Amino acid sequence: MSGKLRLGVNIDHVATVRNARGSGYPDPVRAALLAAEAGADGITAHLREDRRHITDDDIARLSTGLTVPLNLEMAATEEMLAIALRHRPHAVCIVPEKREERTTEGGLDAAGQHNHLAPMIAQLNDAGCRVSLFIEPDPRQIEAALRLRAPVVELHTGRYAELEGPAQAEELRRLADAAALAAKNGIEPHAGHGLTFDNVVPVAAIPQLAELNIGHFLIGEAIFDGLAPVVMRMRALMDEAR
Ligand SMILES: CC(=O)[C@@H](O)[C@H](O)COP(=O)(O)O
Ligand SMILES: NCC(=O)COP(=O)(O)O
Repeated sequence: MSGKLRLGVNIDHVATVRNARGSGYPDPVRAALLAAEAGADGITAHLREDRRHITDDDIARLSTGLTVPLNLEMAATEEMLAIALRHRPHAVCIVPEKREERTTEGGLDAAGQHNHLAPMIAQLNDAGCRVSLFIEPDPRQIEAALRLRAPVVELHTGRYAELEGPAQAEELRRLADAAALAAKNGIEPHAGHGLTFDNVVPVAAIPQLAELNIGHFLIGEAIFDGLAPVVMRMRALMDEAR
């Protein structure tokens, strides 16, 4: 029997709706509290350099107002490092970011950015933030995370979510192999991006995974069924997979 698989709810796209009109609603912090009440084990928020959704004020309020841990997603920049060191969230996940992207398109090249990442990770570790690297399910990237002393990796499931049939099954095997390799090396594996009710169960069944971060689909479904029910249903699907 595998250990409990935590659900991190990403509330970025509550802020997308709010920012569409520059109003104060819907409030991402209110969504975070509702998600936590409904069973979320943590909240993830991505402060992008262009602030297209989550803002600095959202991070300030999330840093003090949550009932569950905050996982701050950020690019590996000095600006974001300073913000993370100021708020010292429970966790920081370093993600790749391109201004022109509509959403995250792949994993961080931890192997190719070692010298840039190492001092940032050391400062975040020293500040007590649990550092995660958002990477492809690639042994080379996991070895890089080990060299960088990152205690967590989050495996990018976007390709798995987009594929179908044998190609999706192959990507699932890559994810399972990567999770096993990370765990074997003392790195806690997480996964996320593009997960839905329809595709989450095979990922949740990977025994070494400790956390799934899921957002866009849940916020979309919440428009129809409400946030608490969709969080509870995702929680139930994850539990059934174990
Ligand atoms: C890293 C990742 O997959 C997501 O957590 C990220 O937040 C996606 O970016 P958007 O939320 O802007 O789509
Ligand atoms: N790191 C993945 C995440 O936080 C949520 O990704 P998505 O479910 O919004 O695609």
